[in-house]
Amino acid sequence: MSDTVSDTLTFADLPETAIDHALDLIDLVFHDRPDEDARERHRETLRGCRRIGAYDGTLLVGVLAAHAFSMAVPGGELDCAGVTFVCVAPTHRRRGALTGMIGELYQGCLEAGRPLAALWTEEAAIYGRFGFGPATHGVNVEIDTEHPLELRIEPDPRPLRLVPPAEAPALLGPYFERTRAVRAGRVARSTDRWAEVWLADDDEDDDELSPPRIVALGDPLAGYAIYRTKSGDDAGFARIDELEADTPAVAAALWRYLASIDRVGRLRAWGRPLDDPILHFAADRDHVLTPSLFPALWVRLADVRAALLGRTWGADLDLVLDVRDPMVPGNAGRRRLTATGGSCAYEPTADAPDLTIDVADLSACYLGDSQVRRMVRAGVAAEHTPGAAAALDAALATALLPHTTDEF
Ligand SMILES: CC(=O)SCCNC(=O)CCNC(=O)[C@H](O)C(C)(C)COP(=O)(O)OP(=O)(O)OC[C@H]1O[C@@H](n2cnc3c(N)ncnc32)[C@H](O)[C@@H]1OP(=O)(O)O
Repeated sequence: MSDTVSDTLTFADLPETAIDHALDLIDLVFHDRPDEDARERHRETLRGCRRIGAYDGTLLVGVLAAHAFSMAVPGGELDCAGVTFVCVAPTHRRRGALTGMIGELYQGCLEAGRPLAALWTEEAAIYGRFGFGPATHGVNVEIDTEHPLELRIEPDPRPLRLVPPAEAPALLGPYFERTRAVRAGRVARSTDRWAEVWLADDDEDDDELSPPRIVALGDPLAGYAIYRTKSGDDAGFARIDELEADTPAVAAALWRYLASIDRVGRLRAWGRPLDDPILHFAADRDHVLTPSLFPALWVRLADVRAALLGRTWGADLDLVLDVRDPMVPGNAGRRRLTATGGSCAYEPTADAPDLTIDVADLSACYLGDSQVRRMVRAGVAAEHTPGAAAALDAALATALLPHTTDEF
């Protein structure tokens, strides 16, 4: 078994023959009773993942799986471990099973040259200690569509058309792929992912929702929305799963269409980017409610140097960073970060640091979402040279905020 030992627990790659065993543990921990179709989907997902098991003797007591994703970072793409299906048997909590599995994961990331790890979690308390920081945010948007949606700009007048889901991956796939160049944090979608996650006939969370509807504008495609509808006793609602547009006018045409669907009284969009133009071009901002804002994708720079070298930089920079990273010692310590002409160097130095920052906070800022200055103002990062945090923020900033709704 493994080299890593915690108390009486050991950690090792989980073989394909143990996937059903892992699924039993996952169902137990998540209080789930999946039907055979769902179980087969989970089996298939786990087959494609790196799988780590925590063992008490020969007993499997913990599972952590990781997709091998390609993630958009500013100006580039990096390999990323998409962490999922994390669970520990109720009999073995708080004995370091998760800590040990994450340690194995990071070791594997370093060995495989995979600079990033990422995950979605509903429990923010869990992952900060492992160096993850919230690197994108989402805002929920709700519009009462009993009243017409007034806009401050003219919607694109070109006709809208409905696209059959079967044709959607070929049409939307290349378009979505292009959005990844300006929206860091998005993972590349395979045809299977389109089919199983975005265009599945049944919605995973709500079986009363309609199949996905796709509305598109422009030829070549200039924007689209994927949505589902549900009728109710009063008014039904439409849920926007994705809306992408080349221009504000195209976005306005799509929002206007969605807000005028008959027999729908409410429009709900989950996890929109904080710089969504609807928040500015709606004539009555009170009509466009934003009931909640939440951390979406959590990112961890598993290899800080490779991650910094793998993105482009918005401004020139020369400062000494002192990174705190108790879990991955190779990331910790002082390096001079020099950015020129969009690329950077990151080399060890004995010079005094300009900034001291935890790897979790650096990870939160890495895609251009959070700001180092805010970390300094919150007292969780230390600025030793005035202006260092602002300089790093300027170099990390991107034209559009990072954004993703690809949960995994
Ligand atoms: C990406 C995803 O899949 S998100 C879904 C995560 N999975 C779940 O929520 C399933 C239910 N929960 C579990 O299976 C387990 O409780 C886990 C996986 C969350 C934690 O596993 P454990 O093996 O107990 O964690 P471990 O012993 O390594 O704890 C590490 C530290 O995290 C802390 N921690 C663990 N779980 C939590 C929690 N839910 N909230 C706050 N802190 C936590 C522990 O207190 C510990 O810190 P300490 O050593 O300072 O006390």
